[in-house]
Amino acid sequence: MARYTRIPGSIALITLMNPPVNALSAAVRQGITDTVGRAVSDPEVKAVVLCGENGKFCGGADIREFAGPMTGPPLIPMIDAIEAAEKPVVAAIEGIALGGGLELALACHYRIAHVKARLGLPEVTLGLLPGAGGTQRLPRLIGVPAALDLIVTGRHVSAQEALKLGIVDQVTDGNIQEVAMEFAQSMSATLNSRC
Ligand SMILES: CCC/C=C/C(=O)SCCNC(=O)CCNC(=O)[C@H](O)C(C)(C)COP(=O)([O-])OP(=O)([O-])OC[C@H]1O[C@@H](n2cnc3c(N)ncnc32)[C@H](O)[C@@H]1OP(=O)([O-])[O-]
Repeated sequence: MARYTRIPGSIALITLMNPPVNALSAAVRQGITDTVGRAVSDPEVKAVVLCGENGKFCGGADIREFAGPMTGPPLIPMIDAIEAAEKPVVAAIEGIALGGGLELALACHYRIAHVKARLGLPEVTLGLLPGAGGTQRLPRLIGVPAALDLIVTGRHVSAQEALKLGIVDQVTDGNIQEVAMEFAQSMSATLNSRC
């Protein structure tokens, strides 16, 4: 599932909750769909921060659900709805953003990573390709050669390498949620002053 918190001011904080790695189970996909919809339709909310509980952004698809039939909202429309949101969505990446978790972050409009975070598209190690926009969004962001390297090797990169490659916009050693909310607040103030 996903928790929705209205932060005083104009920010909605959406927290993925699915221990141990906040994988994108049916309940989490439903939670993200519902909370993003709620944030977008609330006129008081000007920007959204997406994070994961317990120091982990998201470990990707929930491998515990691979054996059963697909239930819950599909991943791709859920991720596309974030990209299409008319309010800025900031990914606060702590711990890991892997597979569908990185694809989720790639659909956000700004990515801040904690200095100890690791990011990657390990689908190839499971015999899969990134199927939720990673093969489009990553090359657009960092170029085809660098994206292909990550997609065909499945290797994880550090936050610093992700910053150098252009996968994330900012790296912090501070409290990731506070840094992301502060950034979202300033982004919404700038946007408001121009509208
Ligand atoms: C259409 C597109 C579809 C998308 C596809 C994808 O996203 S494919 C990409 C899918 N993602 C991946 O391929 C990521 C695969 N995972 C990893 O690379 C590593 O587990 C880690 C780096 C996340 C953590 O390393 P670490 O050495 O710190 O810890 P650890 O390894 O000991 O694991 C701790 C616990 O977490 C559990 N668990 C882990 N991942 C998942 C998951 N996705 N789900 C559920 N559970 C997961 C693991 O079973 C274990 O549980 P236990 O036994 O304690 O009950």
